[in-house]
Amino acid sequence: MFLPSFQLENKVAVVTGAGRGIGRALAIGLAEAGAQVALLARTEQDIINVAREINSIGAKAYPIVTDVTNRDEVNQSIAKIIETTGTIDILINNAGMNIRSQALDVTDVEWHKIMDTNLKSAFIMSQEVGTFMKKHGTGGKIINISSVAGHVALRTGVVYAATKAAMIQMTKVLALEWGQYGINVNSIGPWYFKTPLTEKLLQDEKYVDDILAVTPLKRIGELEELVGPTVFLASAAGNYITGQTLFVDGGMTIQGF
Ligand SMILES: NC(=O)C1=CN([C@@H]2O[C@H](COP(=O)(O)OP(=O)(O)OC[C@H]3O[C@@H](n4cnc5c(N)ncnc54)[C@H](O)[C@@H]3O)[C@@H](O)[C@H]2O)C=CC1
Ligand SMILES: C[C@H](O)[C@@H]1OC(=O)[C@H](O)[C@@H]1O
Repeated sequence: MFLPSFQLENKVAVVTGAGRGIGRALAIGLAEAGAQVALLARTEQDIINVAREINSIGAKAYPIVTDVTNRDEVNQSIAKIIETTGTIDILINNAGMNIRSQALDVTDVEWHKIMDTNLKSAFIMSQEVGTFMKKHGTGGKIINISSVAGHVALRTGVVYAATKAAMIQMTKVLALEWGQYGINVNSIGPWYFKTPLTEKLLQDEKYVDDILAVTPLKRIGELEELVGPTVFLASAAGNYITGQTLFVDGGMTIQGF
């Protein structure tokens, strides 16, 4: 038999920024594939709502209010997950934000806010979960939600782009260091998807025309089109893939002229 399993039965996944947008879609998709899902975000009602959606399909969910830029809160939440479920098999570093401004206008406060939310959170979550996975000896899957902005130049902010490029490189180095522990570290690089982060931008017809002009598939992605690649990398089907970034972008990053 050659077809590996895409199922996540008996796996425990942790999703950061799981209260809305891509994180909510990934959390529900992982649950639909059989995983129990811990939902980390600062917005309590959002993650309670997502937990209810997951429970409604017969799966288990654990909403845990966490500021994932805060190491103490991360440690407390990870301890709670392990105490409740006994393990962590999958980590999705999804939490992120952007302040779209020209480079000359970026303030120190904005720099630290974007760097902490997008990059520091992924690193400290990976460190704490990676420590458990190494000690527990059962390996695991870490998936970083980067962006095409980390691979090609966009007009949506230099600091955001730097965090996403750093995530792509962090993915490679963690994969190199942790492969010996059976931990796969990969990244998903989305182009535009309709979420609260991009809602206003995607209401501007001219902006959407500009997006489609550089998108070979000539459409904005649907959230389920991110869930499939993520479940693939989180499942046994992705067992021999590590250090990679899978751009889910309608072909945008291959667009030349
Ligand atoms: N929507 C898009 O078109 C694209 C999004 N991405 C990336 O996908 C990820 C998710 O983006 P969206 O769902 O669009 O954003 P969103 O703004 O809809 O959701 C972001 C989530 O992260 C949470 N979050 C923010 N700071 C946090 C913190 N300190 N602690 C815990 N949770 C925190 C928010 O509460 C929210 O639940 C981000 O990393 C973003 O950079 C990448 C490419 C395209
Ligand atoms: C594709 C980018 O990641 C996208 O650009 C933005 O303006 C948003 O911040 C999204 O993340």
